This record gives sequence, structure tokens and C-alpha cells, in this order.
Amino acid sequence: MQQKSICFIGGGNMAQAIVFGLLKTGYPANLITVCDPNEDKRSLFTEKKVLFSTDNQTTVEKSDVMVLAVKPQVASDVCSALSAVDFSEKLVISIMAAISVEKITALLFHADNIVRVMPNTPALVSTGMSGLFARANVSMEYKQFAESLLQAVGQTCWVENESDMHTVTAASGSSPAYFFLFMEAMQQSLLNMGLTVQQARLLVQQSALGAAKMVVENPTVELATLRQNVTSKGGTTAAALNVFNEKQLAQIVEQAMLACVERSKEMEKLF
Ligand SMILES: NC(=O)C1=CN([C@@H]2O[C@H](COP(=O)(O)OP(=O)(O)OC[C@H]3O[C@@H](n4cnc5c(N)ncnc54)[C@H](OP(=O)(O)O)[C@@H]3O)[C@@H](O)[C@H]2O)C=CC1
Ligand SMILES: O=C(O)[C@@H]1CCC=N1
Repeated sequence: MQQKSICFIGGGNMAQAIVFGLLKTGYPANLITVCDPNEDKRSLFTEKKVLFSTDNQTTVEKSDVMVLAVKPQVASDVCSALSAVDFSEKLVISIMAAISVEKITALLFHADNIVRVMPNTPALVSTGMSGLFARANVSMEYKQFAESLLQAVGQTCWVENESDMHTVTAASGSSPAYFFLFMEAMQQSLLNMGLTVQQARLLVQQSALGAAKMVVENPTVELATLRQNVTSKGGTTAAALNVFNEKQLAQIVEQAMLACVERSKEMEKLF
């Protein structure tokens, strides 16, 4: 990928996942600066030769690309404090949930080149999934840079309508937590049945990995077929799946994903 100087505003969970994922691809550490007010985060980055600063404005002025990686709640304050920076020659990538391009444009001076991204933390292990959106005015060069940045740490998918970023959040940004919750529940159940923590963890994580790998490596096979191939008539799997179906797992999942989308829409209005 093209090499540009990138600054991350906010050095929290998601920024760390992308930065450390990028380093694994060989992206030069000295082209990345992370800005965060918490000095205790400094060594986390500097020990990997990534630059660290508590001065957002000076860092942004020196960078080609700014990645907004702060919580949506502080988006207005963080962007307003950068109103003296001229963004006309810079690419702005926002990974903030629910914050619209319109909002960022209004807060930053001459910020015409904005790409919204909804990544997820598996970027840390080069298996991220990001949804991307840009308005029609954003040049192909900037769109390609944003895409290659996220492709360096996983896969990408563009959406044409910004409103679809709410849905993407339910599918990429938030979804690793759904799988973690499911695995936590399985692990707890195994502990309750007498296995050790180590046994339970290994059994759950390797089965989850194997299932995900089968999905990825068999793109033409329906998910339902993969499920059916495990499920012998009158057997053990059927007994387990009957419980999920009786308890309406599919409806629960749909309600959860809709709640995610609704919260994203609410946050768009709030922040
Ligand atoms: N976590 C995830 O899985 C995903 C998160 N996102 C989005 O990424 C963004 C960041 O989330 P996440 O990494 O989880 O959040 P974190 O709270 O882990 O990280 C945000 C960091 O920004 C710091 N910060 C606060 N104010 C400033 C400032 N003025 N300048 C620079 N840094 C500042 C925070 O410090 P302090 O803690 O002191 O406030 C914190 O260290 C959010 O907008 C979220 O919606 C998107 C996809 C997935
Ligand atoms: O929970 C959140 O709001 C953020 C956005 C997607 C994942 N984490």
C-alpha cells in the first residue's frame, strides 16, 4: 500500500487494533503517530516504535491522514479543537460509530475528503471486517488509500448509502462481542459440567475457529447446509438445536441487531 503519515486521534481499543495490525503488515512505525491524553498509553506505542503525542493539533498539521478514533461522545469537542487546521490536502478517516460525514464536515475546516469506516477489533489479528462509506466528492486516490489501510488488517466492503453504516455497525463493529458472548456462555456451561477452565477454553475456541474456517473456505455452501451436516437425525446436535429453536434464538439475534442499529441512530442525533 501507499505510505502516508497517519495520525490516530485516540489510542484506545480500536486504534490499537488497527495500529498493531498495520505494524504486522510492515507499515513503517515512524509514519504512525498516536495522540491520546493518557500518558500511560505512551509506552504501549513507543515500545513498538510508533510515535506518541498528547498534542492533537501539531500532530494533525504534520500528517497526511487523520484517523478519528475517539468516542462519539467527544467527537464535537475533539474536532472543534482542530478548527485551525486546514484539512483541504488531508484525508480524514473516521471510525467513530454514528457520527455522520455531515457532522464532521461542519466541525473541521475544509475537510472535503472524509471516509467513514466501521472496523472491528479482529483487525488486531489481521482478520478485521470494515464497512466503508464516502461521498461522491471524495477522490479515488483517497478512497483507495482508506480501503488499502483497512485491507491491510482484514477485509472491506463499501456501502453506497451512509444510512447503511448503522446496519454495518451491527454486522462488523459490534458483532465480535456477540460471538464472544456466545463463547463465554458455552465456556461457563462446560465449567458447570465439571471441565477445567483450560479444557473449556480450548474446546470452545477451537470449535469456533473451525466453524468460522469452514464457512470461509466453503463460500458456495449455505450456512444452513453446514449446520445440517453436523446434525444427525435424532442425535446430540439436534437435541441442542431444538433448545435454541424453542427459545427462538433467531428472533433474539434479530432483536439484538435491531437494538444495535437503533442505538446507532439515536447516537447520531445525540452527538
Ligand atoms: N472498540 C471497538 O470494537 C470499536 C470501536 N469503534 C469506534 O472507535 C472509536 C474508539 O473506540 P474505542 O477504541 O473502543 O474507545 P476507547 O475509549 O478505548 O479509546 C478512545 C481513546 O481516545 C482517548 N481520548 C479522549 N479524548 C481525546 C482527545 N481529545 N484526543 C485524543 N484522544 C482522546 C480516550 O482517552 P480517555 O479514556 O481518557 O477518554 C481513549 O484513550 C469509537 O468512536 C467507537 O465508536 C468502531 C468499531 C469497533
Ligand atoms: O460499542 C460501540 O459503540 C462501539 C462501536 C462498535 C463497536 N464498539
